[in-house]
Amino acid sequence: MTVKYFKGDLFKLTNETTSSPLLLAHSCNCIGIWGGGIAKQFKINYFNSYKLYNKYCQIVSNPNDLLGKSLLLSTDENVIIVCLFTSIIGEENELEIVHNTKLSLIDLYNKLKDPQLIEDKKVRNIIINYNNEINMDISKYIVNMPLINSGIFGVSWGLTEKELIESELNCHVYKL
Ligand SMILES: Nc1ncnc2c1ncn2[C@@H]1O[C@H](COP(=O)(O)OP(=O)(O)OC[C@H]2O[C@H](OP(=O)(O)O)[C@H](O)[C@@H]2O)[C@@H](O)[C@H]1O
Repeated sequence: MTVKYFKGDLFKLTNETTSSPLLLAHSCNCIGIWGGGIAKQFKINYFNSYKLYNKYCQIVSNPNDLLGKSLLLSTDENVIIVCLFTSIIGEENELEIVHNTKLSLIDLYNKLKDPQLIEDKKVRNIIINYNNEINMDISKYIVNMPLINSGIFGVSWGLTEKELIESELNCHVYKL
C-alpha cells in the first residue's frame, strides 16, 4: 500500500491527537531485549510494555517460533506498540530479514482484521471498537515506524521499503 515519509522523531507523534489508534511499530529481536537503537528508546519511554514483550519472548520455548510474527502491546498512554519480529538477534542475511518483515506485516494485518488474534486484552478492545467505527476498512489504520531494519539489523532500506509497499497496510515512516 502507500508509504509516506515524514521528517523527525517517531515519538513526537505521541503529542498529537489522531483519529485512529496510534500504532508505533519497530523491528524486534526474538529474545526479549530492547537493548539498542530505537528499541532502547521504547524501553525507556514504555517500560511496562517492555516487560510484556520480554515476558512474551521468555514464554516461547523456541525464538524461531516468533520470526515473521507481530506482537501488539498496550502502554499506559494512548499508544499501541507494534513489535515486528524480523530477526532472532540480527544474524540472518538481508533477504531473510526482509522475508520475515513481509510475514510480520501480514501477521499484523491479520490481527487488525481479526482482533481475537491479539494477545493483549486492552489492545484487542481498542481495535475491536475502532473496527466498528471504520466498518472493518483496515486501510484506515496507519502504521508509524522508523526506517525499520536499517540500523542494527543492517538491511538496505530499499529492500524493506518494497515489502511495505507490497503490504496491505498504510505506513508512515519517520526519518531522523
Ligand atoms: N526516535 C527515532 N525516530 C525515528 N527514527 C529513529 C529514532 N531513533 C532511531 N531511529 C532510526 O531507526 C532506524 C532503525 O534502527 P535501529 O537500529 O533502531 O533498528 P533496526 O530495526 O535496524 O534493528 C532492530 C534491533 O535493534 C535493537 O537491537 P538490540 O536490542 O541492541 O539487539 C532492537 O532491540 C532490535 O533487535 C535507524 O534508521 C535509526 O536512525
